[in-house]
Amino acid sequence: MGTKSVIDKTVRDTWEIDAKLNSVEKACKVLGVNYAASQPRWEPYKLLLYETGSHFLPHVDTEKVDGMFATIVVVLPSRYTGGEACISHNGVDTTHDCSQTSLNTTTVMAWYTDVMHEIKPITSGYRLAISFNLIHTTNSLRPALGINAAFVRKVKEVLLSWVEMQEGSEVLEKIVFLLDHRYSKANLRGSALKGLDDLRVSLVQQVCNEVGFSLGLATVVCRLVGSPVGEGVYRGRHRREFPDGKHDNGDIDFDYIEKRIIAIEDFVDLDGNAILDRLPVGIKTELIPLNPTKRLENEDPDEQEYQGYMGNYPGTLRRWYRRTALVIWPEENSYYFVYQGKGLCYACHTLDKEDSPDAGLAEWILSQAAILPTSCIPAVCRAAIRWNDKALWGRAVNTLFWHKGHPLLDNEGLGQAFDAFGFEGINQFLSHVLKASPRSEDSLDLITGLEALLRRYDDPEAISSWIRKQRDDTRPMIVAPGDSPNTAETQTRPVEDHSERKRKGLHHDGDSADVT
Ligand SMILES: O=C(O)CCC(=O)C(=O)O
Ligand SMILES: [Fe+2]
Repeated sequence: MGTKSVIDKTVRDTWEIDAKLNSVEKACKVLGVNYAASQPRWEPYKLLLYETGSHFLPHVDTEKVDGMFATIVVVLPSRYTGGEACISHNGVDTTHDCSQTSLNTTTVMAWYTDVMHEIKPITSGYRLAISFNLIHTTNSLRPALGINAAFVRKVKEVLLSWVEMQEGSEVLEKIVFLLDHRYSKANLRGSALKGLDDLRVSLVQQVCNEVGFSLGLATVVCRLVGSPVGEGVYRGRHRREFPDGKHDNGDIDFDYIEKRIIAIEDFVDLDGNAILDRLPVGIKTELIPLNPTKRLENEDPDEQEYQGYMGNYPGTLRRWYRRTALVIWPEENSYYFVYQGKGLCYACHTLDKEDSPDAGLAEWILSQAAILPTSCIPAVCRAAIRWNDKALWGRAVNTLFWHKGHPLLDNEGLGQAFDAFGFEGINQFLSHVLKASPRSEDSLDLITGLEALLRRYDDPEAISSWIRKQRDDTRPMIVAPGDSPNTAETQTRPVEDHSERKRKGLHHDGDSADVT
């Protein structure tokens, strides 16, 4: 019989922390300390009680004892707001805010002594924390941040040689690196990563930002299909299914595995924004480890399905293993596999976040605009305004301004362009767009809208004469002089113009070339 503690809350009803402080081992892992080599000892240093308004200004921790290399802070369950821990080193800043769950969770943080850290003011309640010194006790090399720096240097070397290889022919599009933990779809984002995964990804991210690589997360799904052996085979004469995690592995196993199928799903960026539902992957080249099923086969599957005995043969056993992976790729490869197809929405989303010009991305979106004009054209126009690039705005509107007879920019979008570039800056593009309209009644609607928008500008004469000219140019040839332009009806275009437009469909790329 084992021992079991019985908790009688009438006798003792308290929070408690085990004096063994298991978190030390975990903290060492996160810090990248070789626990066996360093055999670190910990000693309590201070109990800190912060009340509303309390804070701790940025500082590094002094080495209070010989061999001390890090601090561990245990934030005890206590209700407070504010009190974020801001940690910075080598130009990398991170903030940990544990206030939301502070009442009933214990948070453990650790940093090397030479890392700058700060506790922001508590805005309400109390924050109770104990700090510990972490001390190296053996003759092996003392743990230091330099070890992470060596990792960062190595990663940088690898990525830079990948860039060099890009110039060759057969190069990898991306690398898919299996992480230690499995994260649910809802937790597929950088901020949800734990332990070593978190450390590795944040170190790799530093290098990626520096050398122009992007990072994402995805779920690697390994499916094994084969014949079973085991007691369950003979007992299960009917189909049996084992929902997620609830199977009995001792009961049944593979006699032989016929197929190992790997798919990559739920590809997201580090903020958790969906990129693609399914990511094609070169199984033989892009995965690390190269053969993940070998590693997973000995572990418990996430799902298992067994058909049961089928007549004379034992039926098919299927197992699924799902693991989270870090996806790394050179930014310029984004066009080929991140943004393609359904990823075009994601490309527009990425463009919306670009404050500094990314001409390559804008050009690529324009080149694909016919696939998704309603997202692409407004996104490029918004970027052009942010980047103060009038020519890009002009090219975007002239690429594909009309979609199913509707202009792709609404009054708000047009108003923003007038504000950014002025009437004189963009009227030439709009004249061209109006000429390219598939139907003159749509042009007339747009002119009426523009007239209202332009009322706020200073040069009413120049504007009204431009408006007049646009109306005249749009006026149907057969309408008698003096007729109100707004009553102009469908018979609006010279016949040859219609046929020309039909041939070109809605693409006006050809037209746009001469307007710059
Ligand atoms: O309260 C904290 O989380 C940090 C305490 C600290 O930085 C220190 O004791 O040196
Ligand atoms: Fe400190």
